[in-house]
Amino acid sequence: MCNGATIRRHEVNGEIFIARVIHGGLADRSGLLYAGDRLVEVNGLSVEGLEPEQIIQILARSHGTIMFKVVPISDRPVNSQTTLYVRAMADYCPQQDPAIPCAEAGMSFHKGDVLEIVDQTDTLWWQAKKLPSTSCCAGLIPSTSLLKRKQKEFWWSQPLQTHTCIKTLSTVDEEEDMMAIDDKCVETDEETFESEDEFSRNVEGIYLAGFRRSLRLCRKRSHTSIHQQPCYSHCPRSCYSALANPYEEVVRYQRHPEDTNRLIALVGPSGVGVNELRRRLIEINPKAFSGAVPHTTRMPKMYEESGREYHFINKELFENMVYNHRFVEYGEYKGNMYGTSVNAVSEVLGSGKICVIDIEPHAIQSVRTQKLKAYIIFVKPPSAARMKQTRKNAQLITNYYINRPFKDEDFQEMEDAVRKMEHQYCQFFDHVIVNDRLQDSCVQLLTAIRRAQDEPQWVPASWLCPTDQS
Ligand SMILES: Nc1ncnc2c1ncn2[C@@H]1O[C@H](COP(=O)(O)OP(=O)(O)OP(=O)(O)O)[C@@H](O)[C@H]1O
Repeated sequence: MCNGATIRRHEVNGEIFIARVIHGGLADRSGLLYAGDRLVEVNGLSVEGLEPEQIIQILARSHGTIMFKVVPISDRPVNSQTTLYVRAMADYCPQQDPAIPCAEAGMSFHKGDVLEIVDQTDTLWWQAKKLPSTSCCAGLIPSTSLLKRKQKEFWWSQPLQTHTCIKTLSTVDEEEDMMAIDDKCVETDEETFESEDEFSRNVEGIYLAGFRRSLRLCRKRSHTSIHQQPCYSHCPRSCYSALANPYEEVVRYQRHPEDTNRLIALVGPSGVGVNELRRRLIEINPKAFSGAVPHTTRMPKMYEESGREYHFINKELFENMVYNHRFVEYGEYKGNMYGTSVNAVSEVLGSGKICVIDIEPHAIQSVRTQKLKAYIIFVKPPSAARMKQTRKNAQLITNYYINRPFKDEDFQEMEDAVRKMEHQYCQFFDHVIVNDRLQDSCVQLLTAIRRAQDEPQWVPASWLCPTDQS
């Protein structure tokens, strides 16, 4: 009965009851029907002995005014619930759920949608609105415990497969990459990419930290070395955590002008242009934006200063920092460790600047913390045809060549990587930029960053909880 209420049949005596009144629906607004009322007649017809489906057919055939005769429930529940806001960590479609009491009363949602839960009286079926909402009428959604159960059932019904964490351009097979050698490409070795590292150059006395090739190459390799483990053990807070927590409680957060800025974390497939965007942003206003100085275990070069290009530390200290979860992300390249620490990010934020870093998607959860309050911007490529047009002079950094022109396969691989990233992590993206024309993307990035700092945003409720030590 989806015109604002659902009905159920008492298992023992067969009587028909109002199971729930849909928040904001016709029945709710009339103020005459309540969950628990006993239905006696519809349009003068007794419902005794009828199945709920038969009653629904009577209603479907009715036109104009519908008359209900009900025996009101003796103790009407007082609605003392407070509204709860959550972000969905999973998709839900009522039309594909045979267990929903009334599919038409259900509400579909996708990962990342913010839902206003208006009624949690039923332990299995909650009522919610999707925000921003234009409808006054709520829809049925599974409660946390029910959705968890559904997710687990679905998970177990899938053939066992080791989840391959996102493969990006960076993981092109060595052999394949060698075959595709272009004469103009420069083969990388430690010396070439360190000495020709234009990304770490000094802009008006300000060093662009965190752009060095060694660091970026180590991140590419980290896919194949450190991180290629089954998804459920490797990404416990992404896919597997949706099973544990299908709804994340969120609150509206407006940064106070005196609070530290929120960290801006760019995520995107390798080669899409996150470093180009980041570099341009910092060059536009180095007083406002900065990267974080990474740590490394490699020896400093003559011209390098600890704390400027890198924090140079020994392997033991690095391992200790890993052990104590002090890195946002880290990896190994040519026998040396590289990483971006939480402290390096905090230092930039503490100086009053906006820290802009780029991270691999599996590191998203390490920056979604009370301390860093990261605003995640997903950078995705335009269509392959547009990529071909706009990236004519662009160059890729791969594991083996520092400057290789893009090939058609690169665009295809980028699209595949985007699909996987969106599938696994889209619920964490606060904003998405399609990096088509560079100028436009820079403007979009600046606007998004300004909004992240100055306008109210939905953030995890745990960030504002005083007891959370994260
Ligand atoms: N919108 C754009 N139009 C044209 N060229 C672009 C655009 N964005 C980036 N590029 C170019 O594409 C190439 C790759 O960009 P960039 O190095 O920023 O990629 P990335 O996403 O940081 O990946 P990686 O970390 O693997 O290098 C560079 O030559 C860059 O100048």
